[in-house]
Amino acid sequence: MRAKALPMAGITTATTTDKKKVEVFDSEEALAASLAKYTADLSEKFCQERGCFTVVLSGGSLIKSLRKLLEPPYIDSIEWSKWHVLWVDERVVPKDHIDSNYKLAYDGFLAQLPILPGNVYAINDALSAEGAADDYETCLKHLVNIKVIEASPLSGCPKFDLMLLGMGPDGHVASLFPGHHLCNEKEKWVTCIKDSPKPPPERITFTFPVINSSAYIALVVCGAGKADAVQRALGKDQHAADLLPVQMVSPEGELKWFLDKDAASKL
Ligand SMILES: O=C(O)[C@H](O)[C@@H](O)[C@H](O)[C@H](O)COP(=O)(O)O
Repeated sequence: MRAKALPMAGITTATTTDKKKVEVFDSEEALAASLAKYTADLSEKFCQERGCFTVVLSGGSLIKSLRKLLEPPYIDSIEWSKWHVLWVDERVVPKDHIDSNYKLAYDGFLAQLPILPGNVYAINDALSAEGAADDYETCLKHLVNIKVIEASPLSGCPKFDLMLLGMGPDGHVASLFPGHHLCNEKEKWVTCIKDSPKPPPERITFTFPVINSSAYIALVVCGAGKADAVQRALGKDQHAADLLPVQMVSPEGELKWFLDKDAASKL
């Protein structure tokens, strides 16, 4: 698998292998435009192939980077009624709390789209962290049983069509933080953390077996504050020891990095 450089409009650099692609954009604006096209193309592919499209959201700046989907041509062309929306992680707070990833996505994205309310799967905010994680795992099992979510023939885990991940400056993804034992969880699909270094401390999160069963993962990373972690993950000096969580992202399908030039400045 040799990496090759691809010249593309509005993109400073693009490298690709069979399963891993990296694109660096001159601006977050150009990144958002490309992310919208990527998502829309996958939506069309999966709606045609499976009759539905399962999309997993993160919290953080990702939601703003999805804004171009709210504009023509995508707002009118995407088959929104076939979308099923879930969260890779959620903070254990009420759904109308300022820290809620559901609220962030609803206010900034979902409220403006004709996605069926029954196809939006928020965590149960009436439960404890453990209860909410178990309840969300039960929800995933149900969606796999009724074939809304595919099952991975390799891992037996849910195989989401598209997972949209952000990354923290420390290299965390979802609520899986560097050095935390939850990064090595192999049995559970969904688990909880009560000592998250990024506030708020209580969260639920998908585990790596589920994340890495995905058909497509987009890793969306902007800003100079992320440059060190990006360098560790994609730079020349790779060490197998002490992997950052972002380095443990390795889906069955395709992984595509969307970087702005500040995030890529140390590559
Ligand atoms: O709930 C969360 O905190 C997230 O899901 C988290 O994993 C986020 O995606 C990263 O921290 C990046 O966030 P930013 O893009 O805002 O830096």
